[in-house]
Amino acid sequence: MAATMHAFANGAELARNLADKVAASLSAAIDARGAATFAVSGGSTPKRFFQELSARDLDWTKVTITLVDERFVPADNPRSNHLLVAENLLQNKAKAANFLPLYQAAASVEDAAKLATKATETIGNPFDVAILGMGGDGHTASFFPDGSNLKAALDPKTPRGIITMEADGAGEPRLTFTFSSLQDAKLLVLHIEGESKKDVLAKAEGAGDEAEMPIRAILRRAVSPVEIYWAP
Ligand SMILES: O=C1O[C@H](COP(=O)(O)O)[C@@H](O)[C@H](O)[C@H]1O
Repeated sequence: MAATMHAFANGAELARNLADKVAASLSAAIDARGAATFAVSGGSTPKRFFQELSARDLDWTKVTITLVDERFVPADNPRSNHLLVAENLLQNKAKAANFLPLYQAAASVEDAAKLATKATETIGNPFDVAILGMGGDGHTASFFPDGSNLKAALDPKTPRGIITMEADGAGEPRLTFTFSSLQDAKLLVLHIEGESKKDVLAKAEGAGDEAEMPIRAILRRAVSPVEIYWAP
């Protein structure tokens, strides 16, 4: 499915426009079904967008938020994506939203993946909104080049749910929704900022293996159109 580029003058303008778009999609889902589901990414990019969205006026009590991916660390760890969401999105009006974490205090990351799959099985069939990020190595979610479970994570036949991932570039073991869970979100956004990420995107849009730049799986095979939000 084709991707559409939405380019903005700066990060603040991007955050406002993306918050408008996401708030409208969540509100439309609430009007249609009485509930909305929303998967967000971590990392450094989404902070300003989260802060902007948290002040938007919608019935947050009807919104369930989860993470596209998470590090296998508890929520008080500075590298936790949950912590980023708690401090920046689950604030203001969005405090009323329901949050489903991926991290589970299990003996192993594999056990945590099973528990997280169970905990999220009623949402995301498909997600109303999924916001993806992209690392400088072309990873998205926790689909890392050379990731231990990359083949399974990107296989469209792997069911919806959470899978584990370990990779040199990942730091801790990871928990990530599979490709099949994310690629059909009703609003599927790739949020990137900076000239270097634009260069990475241009490379990913060229020829080459998905395994080298896993964002290619989304750009090439997602059934939903990919809305790219970019600012310098
Ligand atoms: O590891 C991660 O990185 C990506 C990109 O993060 P950024 O800091 O370059 O914006 C992010 O999308 C993902 O959720 C996160 O776990």
